[in-house]
Order: sequence, then C-alpha cells, then structure tokens
Amino acid sequence: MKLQLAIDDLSMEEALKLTDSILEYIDIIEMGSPFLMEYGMEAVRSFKNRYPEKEILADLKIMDAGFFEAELAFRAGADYATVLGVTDLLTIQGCQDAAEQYGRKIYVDMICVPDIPTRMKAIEEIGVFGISVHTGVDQQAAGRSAIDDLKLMLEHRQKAEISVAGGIHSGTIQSYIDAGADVVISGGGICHSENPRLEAAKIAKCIAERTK
Ligand SMILES: O=C(CO)[C@H](O)[C@H](O)COP(=O)(O)O
Repeated sequence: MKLQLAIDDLSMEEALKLTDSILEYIDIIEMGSPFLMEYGMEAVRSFKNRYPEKEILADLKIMDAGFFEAELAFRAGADYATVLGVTDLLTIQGCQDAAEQYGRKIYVDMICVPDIPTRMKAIEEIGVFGISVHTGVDQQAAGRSAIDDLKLMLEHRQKAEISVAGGIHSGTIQSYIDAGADVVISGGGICHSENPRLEAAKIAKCIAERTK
C-alpha cells in the first residue's frame, strides 16, 4: 500500500518546503489539478528533478485529446497521468497508448461516474494500470465520503490497482486501509494540517502497520 501526497492549492515555495519535510513518509507526489493550472508542466519537471526517487503523478483529469495530453505529462517526466472515467473510451485508450509508448501508467479517475461496475469493466478491458475512487472537494463539502465507492470498486476490480481520494486524513485512514485500497491519497489532510509532518507520519504509521 502506497501513500500519495496531493498538492493542490499551495504555492510552489510552500509545496517544495512541505514535500522536503515529509519526503520519508510518501511514495507518490501528485501534482494536483489546480497546481498544474497554476504552474503547468514545469511543476512536473521541477518535482521530478528534485525528487528523482519518488513517483510523480500529473492529475490532469484528461477529458479529450487523450494521447496528446497524456504525452505532455510523460514528456515532462510524470510516472502517472490521470484521465476521467466519464469521458469517451477512445480518450482513455489514447492515454493508455501514450503510457505504453513512454513506459508509464494511467489512472482513471471515477469522479461522477454513475454506474461504477459497468464502467470499470469497459475501462479494465483497455488495460490501464489503475482506477481511482474519488469523492471531490465539492462533494466532500456536501458530506460525502469515498468509502462506499471504494468497497464497490474493490468488489468489481479484475486486475487494476485501486487508489482512493476524498478528504482522507489520519483520523479516517484506517477504514480505507481496512477496505484494502492499493494507494491512499491525502491532500488537504496533510497540506492543511497544523503539523503536516506529524500528520504524514501518523498516516504512514497506519499504512506500515497494515503491511507488516
Ligand atoms: O483531485 C483532487 C481534487 O479534485 C484532490 O487532489 C484529491 O481529492 C485529494 O485531495 P483531498 O485529500 O484534499 O480530497
């Protein structure tokens, strides 16, 4: 089980300082969608250069032009790019083609997919590396959590890795671990904690105990 730090709404300076301070606890560094809107692919290049031993995920949430947009991320050094599960399967296939050409990986973000089991089957046929359960920030504000969708996706997965995001922090991580996610993603839980290093350490400790 891996821990993915999502960097969404920090400045570049804040993001580098925070990442430096918690590096030992994280496996994947996500360049979040708002962070990429602010800094573009230069953010991916900078983070890959500074942390070559870590995996970098570009959360592009691709909706169209799958090959072209995924290629932008891979050329900048991303190990993973994301595409939306609600888009056309041709777009997801384009992303997968780019991943195969560059030797990298795609995660399909299932935010707002109405019929998860049916869509998962079609997505798995494309052969993507991973599928993400995602309860978005706006959905979290309306009181939703990702745990039920995670359980549903784990029930229906064939071989894709499953990651989960949606307001996860040290107080809620245990249920996601117990359910059996392959990757847990924490953004605001770590980045907006009063003590991000302590928060990341607590999450990493729960994960380490599970994998003992
Ligand atoms: O993709 C995202 C928002 O669209 C976030 O990166 C993801 O939801 C993780 O952040 P948080 O833990 O704050 O929910």
